[in-house]
Amino acid sequence: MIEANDKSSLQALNERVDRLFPALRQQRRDLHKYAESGWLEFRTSTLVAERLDELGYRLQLGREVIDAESRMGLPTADVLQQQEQRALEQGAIARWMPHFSGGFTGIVATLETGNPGPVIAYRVDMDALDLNEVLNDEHRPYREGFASLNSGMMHACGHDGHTTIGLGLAQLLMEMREQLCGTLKLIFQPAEEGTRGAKSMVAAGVVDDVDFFTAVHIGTGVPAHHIVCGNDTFMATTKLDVIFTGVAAHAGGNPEQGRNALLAAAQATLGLHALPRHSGGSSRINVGVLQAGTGRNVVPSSAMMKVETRGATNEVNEFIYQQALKVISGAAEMYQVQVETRLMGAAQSSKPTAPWVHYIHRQAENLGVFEKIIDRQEGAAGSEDATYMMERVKSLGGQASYVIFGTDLSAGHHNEKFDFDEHVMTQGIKTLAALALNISTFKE
Ligand SMILES: O=C(O)C[C@H](NC(=O)Cc1c[nH]c2ccccc12)C(=O)O
Repeated sequence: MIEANDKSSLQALNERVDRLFPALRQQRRDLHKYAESGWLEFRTSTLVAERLDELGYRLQLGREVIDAESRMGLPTADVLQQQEQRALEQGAIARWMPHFSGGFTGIVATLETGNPGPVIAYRVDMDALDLNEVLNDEHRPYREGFASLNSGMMHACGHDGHTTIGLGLAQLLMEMREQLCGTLKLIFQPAEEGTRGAKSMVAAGVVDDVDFFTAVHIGTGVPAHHIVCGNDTFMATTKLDVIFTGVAAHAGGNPEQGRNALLAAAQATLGLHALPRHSGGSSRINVGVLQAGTGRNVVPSSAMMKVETRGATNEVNEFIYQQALKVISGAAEMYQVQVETRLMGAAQSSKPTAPWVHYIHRQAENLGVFEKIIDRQEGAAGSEDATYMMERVKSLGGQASYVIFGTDLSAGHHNEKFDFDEHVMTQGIKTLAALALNISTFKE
C-alpha cells in the first residue's frame, strides 16, 4: 500500500478530482433538471445504477436493500405508477426499472479491493423536495437551462450534489482500487426528506457489516471552504398525518346534525403548539399543513393535518409525540369526530464517534483544500435519517460520522431559489476518497 499521507499522492488525488469537475457539473445539472421527490427517484436511480455498473461495481438494488414494510410516507400506488412512466419518458433506463418499480429506489454499490481491510461505507441521498422551483433569470438554474422540469419537485437541499458526489467518488475509488484496501460500499438512499427512507435500508441490513460509516451533506449554512467533520446536532423527529372524519350537515338548517372535523383540527393545532416542553432538551412541534371542509354552507366533515415533532434526544421527542397524540385524540373527542393518525417518517438523534471525527479532521488537514476545519458546530440543525445508519453501525462496534461541506448558497435550503457553488462537490470527493486511501493510519 502506498504512503498516502505523503504530499505528492494527495496532490495527485486533488488534481485527479479537479479534472472531473466539468463532468460532475454536467451530472449534477442533469439530476437537477429532472428532480424527483422521495420514493419516486426512478430516473435518478436507473442512471445511478447504469453508471455504477459501467464502472464495475457489484450492485444490490431495490428490494435487496429496501425492506418493504419499513418504508414510511410512501406515495400512493397511482402516483408511483405515473411517476415511473414519466421517468421513462424523461430518459430513465428501462432495463433497471423492474428493480425500482413500486417505490424501491435504493442502491448499494460494493467494491472489493482484494486487499485485506475494513468495510468503509458512504451514504448519499437522491430525493428532491416537494417545491416549485422559481423560474426567472435571476435564478442560475433557470438562466442556464437546468431548472426542474417537474412541477412540485425541486432539488432545493443539494441532494443532486450529494448523488453526484457519490458517483464521482465511485469513479475515483474504482480507478484507485489498487491503492485501497478492504471493501468500499456506496449507499444511495431514497426519501431523506420527511425522514422516510433510511430506516428501510437499515432494516434490510445494508450497514450491518460496516466498520466505518460516513454520511454527507453540503451547505446548511456552513461557509465555503469550511468542513464540519462530525455534525452532532440532529434532532429526533416523528412525522404524522392526522385525518379527522365527521358528519356533513346543512349549516343553516341542521347544524346540530353535523360533526365538525374542521373545528377538531383547528383545536388540535392550537393545542399542539401549546404543549409543555421538557427539561431534557429543546423540542419542536409544527403543524405544517391543515386542510378542511368542502363548501361554505356545509358543516365540514373532513380535515387533514401534516404534523411533525422534534426533540434534542429520542426521549424528548417521544415525550412531545406522546403528548401530541393525546391532544389530537382529545380534540376529536371534543367534537365527536373520528380520528386516524398515520406514521409518515421518523429519525433519531445521534452523535458521531470521536476517533472517526478526529481521523476525518486529519485527512481534511492533509488535503490542504479547506480554510477552516471544525469537528462540530453549535445550534440545532434539522433532522436526518442517516442517524438510523449511524446508530446501527455504532451498536455493532463500528465508527460513524456525518460530514458537512460548506458552500456558498443563493438562498436557504428548502427555498425555491436554492442553488449552490458546484465546486463543493470536488472538495467532498477528495475528502471522502482520502478516508479510504489512508484507512490503515486510523487509530481508536
Ligand atoms: O426532518 C426532515 O424532513 C429532514 C430535513 N432535513 C434537513 O433539512 C437536513 C438538514 C437540516 N439541517 C441540517 C444541518 C446539517 C446537515 C443536514 C441538515 C429537516 O430537518 O427538515
